[in-house]
Amino acid sequence: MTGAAALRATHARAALGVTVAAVAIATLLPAPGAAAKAAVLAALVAVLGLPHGAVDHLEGQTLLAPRVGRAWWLVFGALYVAAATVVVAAWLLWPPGLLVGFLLLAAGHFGAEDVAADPAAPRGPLRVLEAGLRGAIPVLGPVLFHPERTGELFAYLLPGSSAAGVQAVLVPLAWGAPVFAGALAAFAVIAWASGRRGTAVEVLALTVAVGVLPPLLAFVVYFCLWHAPRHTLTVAARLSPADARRGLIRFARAAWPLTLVTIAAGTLAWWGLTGAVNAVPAAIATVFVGLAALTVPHVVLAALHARSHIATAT
Ligand SMILES: CC1=C(/C=C/C(C)=C/C=C/C(C)=C/C=O)C(C)(C)CCC1
Ligand SMILES: [Fe+2]
Repeated sequence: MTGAAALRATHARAALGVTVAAVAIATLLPAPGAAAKAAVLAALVAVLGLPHGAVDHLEGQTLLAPRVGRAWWLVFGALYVAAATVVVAAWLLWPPGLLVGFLLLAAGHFGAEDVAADPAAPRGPLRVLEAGLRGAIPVLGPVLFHPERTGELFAYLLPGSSAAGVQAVLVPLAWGAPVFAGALAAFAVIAWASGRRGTAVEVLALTVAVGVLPPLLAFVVYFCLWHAPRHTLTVAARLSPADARRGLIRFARAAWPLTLVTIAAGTLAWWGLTGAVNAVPAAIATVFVGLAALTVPHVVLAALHARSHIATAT
């Protein structure tokens, strides 16, 4: 039998090792081309990132089955697809609003899950502050540390905008980079001093990764190495509280069908888009607009789960 805490510790060590290796490789080798970065993004998000959301139906079953009975999956599927469709439609109608909303929601989701996986995290307002700061690393970090490259990527998600136009908005924000880096360094020092050494090292490593790596690769590092495996371990522990390894097997069995469906849908969307734009912008738009569409129902379910957890714990 394998305990959930032991698996979490193994994950943190492995993720840290790969993050440090990615930073070292990036400083030694020449930067990869745009097509290589987009291919790495699409492949790793599909294989390592998507499965953690492809088990949302388990949450849906817990919430809906007591209310609507055996047809829970029909109601769940309809609600999930409707939410995703509304996001894509709203994105087409008002792209800047949706992009900003997505970035804020993502930072909140990332931070909340990182803090939830950290038994030594504080409670109360300090917890919210810590979640905001940690969640901002993968989202605000690229904007502040690489405004030009991030502006180019955001432009792919804002139909009708130009890279120069978006960069003109982001580049003036770069004064915030040293402030943000300073806040993260201060957090790491406080975390270290209060005995949370793992958290301190993780925050420093992720800050350096976001500072050094191109935005797409930094996102892959955070999302595929830290966020998705962490969520996976949480779900695995829920599926088999006594034996986390068995929980992982159950997780894999539950995740593969919807992962494959989502990959197929994404490939179709990318193929459709390549008629209108080049393959690289089409891949980036497919990955991020697709993630945004799935993130809304995914985050709502994670929040509902956290709420029911608090309600049963108190
Ligand atoms: C678009 C874009 C970014 C933001 C991506 C986000 C915010 C993804 C969120 C995914 C989520 C929330 C998945 C759920 O589990 C970056 C990396 C800042 C820079 C490159 C372009
Ligand atoms: Fe997630």
